[in-house]
Amino acid sequence: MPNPLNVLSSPTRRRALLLSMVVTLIAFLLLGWLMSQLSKADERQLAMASASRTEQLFNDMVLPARRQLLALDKLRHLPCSELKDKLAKMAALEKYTRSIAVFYPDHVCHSFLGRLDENRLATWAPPELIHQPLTLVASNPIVQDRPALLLWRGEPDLSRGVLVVIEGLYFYDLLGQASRFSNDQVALVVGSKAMLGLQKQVVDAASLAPALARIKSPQGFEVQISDGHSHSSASHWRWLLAALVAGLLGLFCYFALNRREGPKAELKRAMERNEFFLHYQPVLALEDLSVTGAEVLMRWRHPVQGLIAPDIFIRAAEDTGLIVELTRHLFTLLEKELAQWEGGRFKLGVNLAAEHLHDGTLTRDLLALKGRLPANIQLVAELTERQLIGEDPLVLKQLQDCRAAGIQIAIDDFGTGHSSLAYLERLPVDYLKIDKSFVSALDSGSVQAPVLEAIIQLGHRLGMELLAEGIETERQAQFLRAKGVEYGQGYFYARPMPAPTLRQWLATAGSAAAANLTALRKEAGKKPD
Ligand SMILES: Nc1nc2c(ncn2[C@@H]2O[C@H](COP(=O)(O)O[C@H]3[C@@H](O)[C@H](n4cnc5c(=O)[nH]c(N)nc54)O[C@@H]3COP(=O)(O)O)[C@@H](O)[C@H]2O)c(=O)[nH]1
Repeated sequence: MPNPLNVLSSPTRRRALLLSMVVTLIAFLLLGWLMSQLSKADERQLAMASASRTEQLFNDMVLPARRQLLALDKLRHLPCSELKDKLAKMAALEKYTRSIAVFYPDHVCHSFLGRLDENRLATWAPPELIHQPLTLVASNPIVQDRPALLLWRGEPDLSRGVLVVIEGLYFYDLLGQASRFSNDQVALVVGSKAMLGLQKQVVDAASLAPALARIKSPQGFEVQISDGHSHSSASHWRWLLAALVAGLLGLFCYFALNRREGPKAELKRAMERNEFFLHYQPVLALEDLSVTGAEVLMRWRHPVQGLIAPDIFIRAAEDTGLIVELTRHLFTLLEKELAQWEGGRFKLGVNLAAEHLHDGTLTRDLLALKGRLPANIQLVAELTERQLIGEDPLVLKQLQDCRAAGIQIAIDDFGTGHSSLAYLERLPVDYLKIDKSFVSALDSGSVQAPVLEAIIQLGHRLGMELLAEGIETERQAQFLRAKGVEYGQGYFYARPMPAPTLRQWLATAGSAAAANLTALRKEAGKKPD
C-alpha cells in the first residue's frame, strides 16, 4: 500500500516553489549587495595603495624644485648679470625643472632668455599663485602651450621673487600610466585645478568623478583616484555570480522542502517539534441538548504540507508502529490543555488504537492520564468494533480493569464491524457510537435507515447507551431523539474546535442548546416521530 505521507499534493509543491523563489530573491539581493560592498572595499584599498604610490613619485618631482626655490631666494638680491649663468645651470641640471626666473620690479632674469626688460608677472600669473605653495596651469604666457606647475616665493604683489616652473608633461605621463595600471581615473589636484593623465587635460577639480581614494601631499597637491570605466562590467559579473549562487540556493531549498523523510521519521520529528495539536467536538444529550462532554481529535500542522488529515497520519502511525507513542503524545497534550479544566462532570472521549490494547499498556497509560487530569473529567476510551474482535483474554482484562478504575468504554463506528451479539454481550461497554454513515443515510432515504433502527434496538437490548455520530441536520437529530438515542455529536451542533474556543462555546452553549431544543420540539410537534 503506498504510504499516504509520501504523496505530496500539488498545493504543497506550489508552496515549496513559492518559498524557494522568495529565498532565491532574498539571497540574490543580499549576496549582490554583500559582494558589491566587498568589492568596493577592495577597490578602495587598491585605490589607496595606487594613490600613495603616485603621491610618492610626485613628491620626488616637486621636492627638488622646492629646494631650488629656497636656494635661489637667498640669491635674489644679486643682479641678473651675476645670476644668469647660475639660473641656466640650475634649470639644466634638474630633470623636472623647465625654467627658473628671478623677478625684479622692472625686469626679469630668466634661466634661458637672460635679462628681459619688463616684469609682467602680475598680469600673467594665475591669481592663486601668491597664496599657494604650488599652482597648476594648463598654458599661459609664462608657460605657453604646455601644462606646468609653478612654485613662487616672493612679494605678494609679484614685483620681486623667484619662480620655478616644473614641466607638466612628466605629470601627464605618470598619471597616464597609473590610470592604465589601476583601471581607474587618477588625477593630480592642485587647488581648484586637476590634471588628468589619459586625457592629457587640465580641468576644474569640481568636475572629477567621486573619489575612491585621495592622498594629500605636504607639497601642496593631492592625488585623487575615482571609479574607473571598468566598473560597470565588473558589477555585471558580480550580479551574475550572485544570481547563480542564489539560484542554486533556491534549488537546494526547493528539493530540501520536497525531500520526503520516511513517514516514521516525519511523525517522530512532528512529535518532537510539537506539530500535533488537539480539537474537541462537543457531545450533547439529545433529550435536553445539554453538553455532556467532547471527543478529542488529533490534528497535525506539517511545516510544509500544512494540515494533514487524521485519516492519513493515524494510518501512517499504525503502519509504522508509532500509534501507541502518538497516543501517549496526545495524552501529554491533553494534560497540558485540561490541567485547569473547571466546571461539572465532563466526559472526554479518547480514540485508542488496537495496538495499545494488545501490547498490554493501555490500562496503565489511561490510569496515569486519569490521575493527571482534574477529577471532574470522566475519561471515555473509544475503541472500534474491529479492534475488539477476537477472544484475546488480555483485551478483556484491560477493559475490565479500566472500567473498575472508573474509565468508561465506548465502541466507536458501531455497525460497521461484524461482531456477534453474544460477543458484544460479554464486553464491558458503556456506550455504542453509531457510525455516521448510518446517520447520513437518513437524509438520503437509502436502505440504511432500517439498519439504523435495528442498530438502535440492538444497543438498547444490550443495555448500553447510544451516541450518534455525524449529525448534520435537524431532521437527523429529531429522528434519533425520537428513537431514544441518548447522545449526539456532529456538525449540526458543533464542529471540532481548539480548547479555548470550546471553553467559550460551552459558556454560550446553554442558551444555544435551549434555542435549538425549542426549535426541535416545535419541529417534533409538526411531524410525528
Ligand atoms: N486513534 C486515533 N484516531 C483519531 C484521533 N483523532 C482522530 N482520529 C480518527 O481519525 C479519523 C478522522 O478524524 P477527523 O478527521 O477528526 O474526523 C472526525 C470528525 O471531525 C468527523 N465528524 C464529526 N462530526 C461530523 C459530521 O457531522 N459530519 C462529518 N462528515 N464528519 C464529522 O468524524 C470524525 C470522528 O470520527 P469518530 O472518531 O469515529 O467519532 C476518525 O476515524 C478519528 O477517529 C486520535 O487522536 N487517535
